[in-house]
Amino acid sequence: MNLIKLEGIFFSYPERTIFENLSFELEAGLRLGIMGPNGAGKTTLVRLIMGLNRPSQGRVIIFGKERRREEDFYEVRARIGFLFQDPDDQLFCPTVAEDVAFGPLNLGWPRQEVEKIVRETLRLLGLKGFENRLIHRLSGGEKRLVALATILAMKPEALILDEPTGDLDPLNTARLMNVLETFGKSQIIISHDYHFLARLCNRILWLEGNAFKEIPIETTGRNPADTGYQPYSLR
Ligand SMILES: Nc1ncnc2c1ncn2[C@@H]1O[C@H](COP(=O)(O)OP(=O)(O)OP(=O)(O)O)[C@@H](O)[C@H]1O
Repeated sequence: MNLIKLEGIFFSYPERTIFENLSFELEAGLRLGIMGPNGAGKTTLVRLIMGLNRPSQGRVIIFGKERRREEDFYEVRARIGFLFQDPDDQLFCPTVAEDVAFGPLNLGWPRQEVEKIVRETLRLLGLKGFENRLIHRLSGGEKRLVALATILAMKPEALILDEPTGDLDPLNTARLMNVLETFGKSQIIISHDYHFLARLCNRILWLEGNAFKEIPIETTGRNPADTGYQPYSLR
């Protein structure tokens, strides 16, 4: 079953056409990696899925229903956790605990239960004791982990992560890998880190020039993306 399906998408920013007749699918339960050169449209693609950009033509079908209007995306945003490329777009409360609790409280969950979820989610991400830390004083990597905590705390059915390893040190990258493996549900992960994706994903796609190509997943340590992407060479 397809959790997400984009059919014949056309999308342009005022200065630039990004997609012309692009199609994309995510099967339920799959961890899908997306790579590609800067500016290829990876973030634009996931913003189309979340209803943050709208195509000029084509169909966006999520959880089996076509989504067109703003209201159609409320359900999508409630069920799919979306990690923005820039954590500052995600965090808006003064403290870590307030930010992580915001989503669950907004869903109407009891305060006591939410406090427990906040504690557990922070612990899972190696942020034990961060509850009262001020967001604006956090390092880049800490902010990214807190942004991820705000999403996981809402127990989403699927995850879309836009460059989740940016700013993370090797220990936190490994911890993130563990968390995403344990999460076990459908995920789209945009990253420039081939090895991170190869260890985590069932499939990796390369987006370039308005088209997807499948990248082989190598566990030998070789990075097929090193063979150049002009266009990306496949065996
Ligand atoms: N709001 C916007 N208005 C105009 N142009 C935009 C806007 N957002 C993105 N773009 C342009 O659209 C193109 C695709 O951007 P996008 O962020 O989707 O690429 P990406 O593949 O995610 O890149 P990166 O790997 O650098 O994050 C880029 O050339 C970018 O400059």
